[in-house]
Amino acid sequence: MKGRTTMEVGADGVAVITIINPPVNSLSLDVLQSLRASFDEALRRNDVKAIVVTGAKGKFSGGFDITTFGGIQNGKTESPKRGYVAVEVLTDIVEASRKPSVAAIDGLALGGGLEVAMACHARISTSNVQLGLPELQLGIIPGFGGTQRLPRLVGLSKALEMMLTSKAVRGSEAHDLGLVDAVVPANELLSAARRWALDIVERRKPWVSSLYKTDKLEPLGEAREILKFARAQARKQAPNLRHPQVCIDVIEEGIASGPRAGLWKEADAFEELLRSDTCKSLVHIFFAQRGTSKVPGVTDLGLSSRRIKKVAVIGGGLMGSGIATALVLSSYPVVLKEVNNKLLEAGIGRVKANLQSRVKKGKMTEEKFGKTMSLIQGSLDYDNFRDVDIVIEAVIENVSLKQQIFADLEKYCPPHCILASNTSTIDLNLIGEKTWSQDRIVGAHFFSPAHIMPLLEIVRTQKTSPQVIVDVLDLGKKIKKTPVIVGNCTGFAVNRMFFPYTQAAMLLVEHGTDLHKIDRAITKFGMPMGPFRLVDLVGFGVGVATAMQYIEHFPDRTYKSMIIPLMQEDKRAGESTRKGFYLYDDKRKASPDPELKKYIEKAREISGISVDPKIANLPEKDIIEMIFFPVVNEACRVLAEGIAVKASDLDIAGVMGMGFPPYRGGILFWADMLGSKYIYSRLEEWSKQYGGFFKPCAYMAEKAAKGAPLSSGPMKQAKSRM
Ligand SMILES: C[C@H](O)CC(=O)SCCNC(=O)CCNC(=O)[C@H](O)C(C)(C)COP(=O)(O)OP(=O)(O)OC[C@H]1O[C@@H](n2cnc3c(N)ncnc32)[C@H](O)[C@@H]1OP(=O)(O)O
Repeated sequence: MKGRTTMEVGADGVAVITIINPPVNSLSLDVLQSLRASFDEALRRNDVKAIVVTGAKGKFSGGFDITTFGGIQNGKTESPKRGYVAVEVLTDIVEASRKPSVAAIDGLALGGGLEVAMACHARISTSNVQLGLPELQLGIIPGFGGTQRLPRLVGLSKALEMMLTSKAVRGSEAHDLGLVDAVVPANELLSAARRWALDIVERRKPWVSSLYKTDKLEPLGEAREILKFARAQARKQAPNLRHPQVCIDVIEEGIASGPRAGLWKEADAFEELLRSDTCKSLVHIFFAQRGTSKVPGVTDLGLSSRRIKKVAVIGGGLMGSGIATALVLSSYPVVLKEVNNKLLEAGIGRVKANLQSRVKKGKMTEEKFGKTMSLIQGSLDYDNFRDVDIVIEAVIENVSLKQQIFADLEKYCPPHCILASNTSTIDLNLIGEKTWSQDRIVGAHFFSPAHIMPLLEIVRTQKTSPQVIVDVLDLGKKIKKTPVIVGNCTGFAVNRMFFPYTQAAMLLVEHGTDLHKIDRAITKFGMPMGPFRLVDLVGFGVGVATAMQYIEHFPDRTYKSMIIPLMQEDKRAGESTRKGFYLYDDKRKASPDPELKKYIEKAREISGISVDPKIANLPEKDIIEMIFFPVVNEACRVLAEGIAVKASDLDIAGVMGMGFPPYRGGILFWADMLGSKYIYSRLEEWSKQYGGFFKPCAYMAEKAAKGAPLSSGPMKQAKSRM
C-alpha cells in the first residue's frame, strides 16, 4: 500500500483525518481511497460533528502522486473512473457533506493537495506554506476541481496567473486573496482548525462551498475578455503547447455553463492530457531533475555533506563575479580575490551591479541588498583563505596560471578545503598536477551569467573523493542550481552537445540553407534562439576558442567552416560589435544583414563547396533533424564514454544548459520518441553525402541494430574518466 490516511476523533467531536505518504504526502490511489473511506466513516459516526483534514509531519500534500502517471500512461495502472475524485469524492462527499470540514495546512498544498483543501469548507494555514496549482508544469491541468474552485476563491485573473505560471503563493498572500481563511502559528494550527470547524457547526463561521461561490467572478462578458487576453498571452509564451489553452477552455466552461459542467470537462481534459507526449516529457524532466543528485558509488555511501561556512572565488571577471553573486545570494560569505586593486574593484562592482539589477526589478529590498553586499570581502592575497571551506577558481583559461594558483591554494588553504576550478576546457588532472591534493580537486563549471543560469556541471576526476562530490552537490543545491555530475573531458556534457549544434548550422548554410530559415525553424522547435543568433550573443571569440579545442580533440568530426574567421577579418565579433550574423540596434534588436552573402560565398569557395539544391530547399523538419541528430550522436558518445552517469542527466544538461525545450523531455528522451533506428539511418545517409561530421557513433549503431532506446545506456559503463 502506498500511503494512507488516519482518523482520530476527539472529545470535542472533531475527526482529524491525516494524510500520510512520505516524503510529501502525495495523493496516491491508495491515499485517495483511504481519504474517501475516512470521510465515509466520519460522516457515519454519531460522535463526529465536524472534520479537519491535515497532512503528517508539517506537510499538507504535494498533490497527486506523480509516480503513478507512468503506470496510467502505459496502461499498467488503472486510472480512477471518470470524475471519481473531482466529482464523486471531493464534490459529492466532501463538499456536499452535512458535516463541515476544514483544511489545516502547513508546509505545502500543491496541485491535488490544494484541490482537496479547496473542497473543504474553510482553510487555515501557517504563514510559511506554499499553496498552488503547478499542474501545467507537468503538461496537465488541475484535475481534482482546481480549475473550477480556484477562480471562485481568488478571482479569475489571479487564478489564471497561478495556474498558467505554476507559481505558489505563501500564507499571508493566500489570506489576502481569500484562498485561506486564517493564518496561525504552526503550533496552533490544529486547534485553530478544530475550533473553526466547530464554529461552522454552530453557525458562528460561514459554511462555504467554494464551487458555488460567485462573488469573486466577473460578469460573463468581462470574464470572456480576461480569458481572451490569457489565451493570447499563453499562445505567445508557449506557442507549441496545447495544455495551457485547454486549461483556459475548461475554466471558461465552468464560468459559462456552471461549475459542474466545468468539472466534467476538466475530468475529460485531464485524462487526455495525462497521456500526451508533453506530459510524458515533462514528468520525465521532473524526475530526471531530482535524479541528477543520485550518483551510484557516491551518494549511496551514506556520506553526509560537510557544512560550507565560507567560500573563496579567485577572479572577479564575468564568471567569477557571477559565481560570487550566486553565493552571496544564498547567504554564503565570499572572499573575492583579484591581482590588483583595479580588477578587484571592477569585480566587486559587477557583483554590486548584479544585485542592484534585482533591486530594480523589485526582487530584493535595499536593506537586503546592503546585507548581501556585506558578505563580499575583497582580497589581493591569500591571507583570508585560512578558514575557507571551498575555493572556486575562475581565472582565464591558462594552464600554467591555473597550476600556479592550485599549488598556492594547497599552501594557504586548510587541508579540508575543496579546490574547485570553473574551467570549461582544461583537463583537471593537468590543473592539479603540481599538488598533492588530487582527491579534493573538482570542477565546478557554471554557465554565464552564473547567478542566473540554473545548471552546474560538477566535474570529477578519477581521484576526486566522493566526500568532495557530496559537498559540492549540496553547495550547488543551496545556491539553487541543478547539479549534474560529469567526467573530466573536453567540453564535459553541455559544451560537447553544443558544438555539433552550431557546427551543423554552419554546414547547412555552406551547403545552401538560408540562415534565417534555420534560426526560425530552431526557434519554432522551442529553443530560446537559433544557432546564429546564439553565436552572436556568445561572441565569435569564444566560439572560435571552443572550435579550436574541438579541432584538437575531435578532428574526425569537426566541420571546418571559414564563415566566422572571414567575418572576424572584418572586425565582426557578434552582438558586442553590433555586427555578427545579424545587425544590432541600440536595443539589441537583431535585423538581417544583406552583406552576409559575401562571407558565405567566400567560405564556400575556400571549402570548395557548391550549393546543394536539396539543402537549399530543406523543409523545417529536415533542418531540425540535421541540426539535432548530430547533437543526439554526441550525447550518445558522452554516455558511452561514461562522461555522464545516465541518459537523464544529459536530458537535464541539455534543457538547463542549452535551452532544449523541457516539454520535449531532453535530448535523448526526444530522440527515443523518434527511435534509434530512424536517427541512425538518417545520420548514415548524411554522412555518406556530407562527410564524417554526421557519422553515427558505435554506441548509436549498436542501439539501432537492436532497436533499443538510446537512453538505455552502455551495456557496461565505460570506466573512462570517472
Ligand atoms: C489531479 C491533480 O490536479 C494533479 C496533481 O496534483 S499533479 C501534482 C502536482 N504537484 C506538483 O507538481 C508538486 C511537485 N513537487 C514539487 O514541486 C516539489 O517536489 C515539492 C515542492 C513538493 C518539494 O520540493 P523539495 O522539498 O525540494 O523536495 P523534492 O526533492 O522536490 O521532492 C522530494 C521527493 O518527493 C517526491 N515528490 C514530490 N512531489 C511529488 C508528487 N506529487 N508525487 C510523487 N512524488 C513527489 C520527489 O520526487 C522527491 O522524491 P525523491 O526524494 O525520491 O527524489
